[in-house]
Amino acid sequence: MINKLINKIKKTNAPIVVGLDPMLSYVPEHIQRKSFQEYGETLEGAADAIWQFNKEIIDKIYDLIPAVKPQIAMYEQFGIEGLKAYQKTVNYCKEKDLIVIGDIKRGDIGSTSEAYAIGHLGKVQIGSKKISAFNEDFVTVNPYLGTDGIKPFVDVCKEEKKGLFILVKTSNPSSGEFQDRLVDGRPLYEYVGEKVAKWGEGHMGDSYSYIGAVVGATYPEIGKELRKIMPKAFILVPGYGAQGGKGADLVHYFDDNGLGAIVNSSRGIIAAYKQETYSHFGAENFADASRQAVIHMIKDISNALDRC
Ligand SMILES: O=c1ccn([C@@H]2O[C@H](COP(=O)(O)O)[C@@H](O)[C@H]2O)c(=O)[nH]1
Repeated sequence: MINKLINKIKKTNAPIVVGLDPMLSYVPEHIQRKSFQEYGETLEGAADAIWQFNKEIIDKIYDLIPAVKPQIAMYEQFGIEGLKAYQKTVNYCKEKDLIVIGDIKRGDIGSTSEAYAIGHLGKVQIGSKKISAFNEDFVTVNPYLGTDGIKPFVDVCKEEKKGLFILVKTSNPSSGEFQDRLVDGRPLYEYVGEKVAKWGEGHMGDSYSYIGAVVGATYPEIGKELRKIMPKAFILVPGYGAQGGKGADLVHYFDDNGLGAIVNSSRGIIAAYKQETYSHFGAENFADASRQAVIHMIKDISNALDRC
């Protein structure tokens, strides 16, 4: 899957991933109204509204991008109905030949991690059959529990030819509380980066490992260091746009060929119609605003990469 991701990035010339993080407040009135007419102001109604919203955006942007990153929390808030919308979104994106990165941030003791890995990336044994459940291509994983929490994910990825992005340095303001703590004089994120590089050895695609890392766009100096520590780890870079990251900050996350990283924007794309720059599209044409925001993001990142 890492080779497919890289090939799709080359084909689209867009090292970007669109985050499908649909809060109900981003869904235009006309869509909410229709879903509520059919299902009422219920969890089912909300789940239908976010699914219709996602579908319209995907239809407008799938030809421009290699990948999407649905954030499972945005769906889980609507319970089972939300998870059904998550599943529909994953399936629909795969029909459109998009790579799906499930932002699930799981990780637990070994036996529990194994169940997460099977449910999201692998196949669950039911009697004589093996059946895929969520079936994303990559997932995000939290390394806090150490090697035995990660290994089941790596094993399933090897079997299914899928991949991981392991949290190394997150984009949020408090990420330094633990991640930057000095251990024997070096920040903790460096140790995690070294571990990710180690976990990825022996799990290589053609040029990058399918065991990748998450490094936030909001700490570009740290991104530069981590690129050196994990030369073969593909980096998922959240924090662009709504959290302040810009193309110019991100050049050191990439290799000399402009590969090695994929930058995420969620609110900046899916809620673009609410921003002043794109407000002329109006709520009816929200998906056209998203398309325009994708085009701007691709230009911003490729201009930055061309300049270096
Ligand atoms: O360090 C991290 C890890 C994950 N995320 C997730 O990415 C998106 C960002 O959304 P924006 O709207 O583009 O800010 C969201 O799903 C986060 O949970 C992150 O931001 N930082």
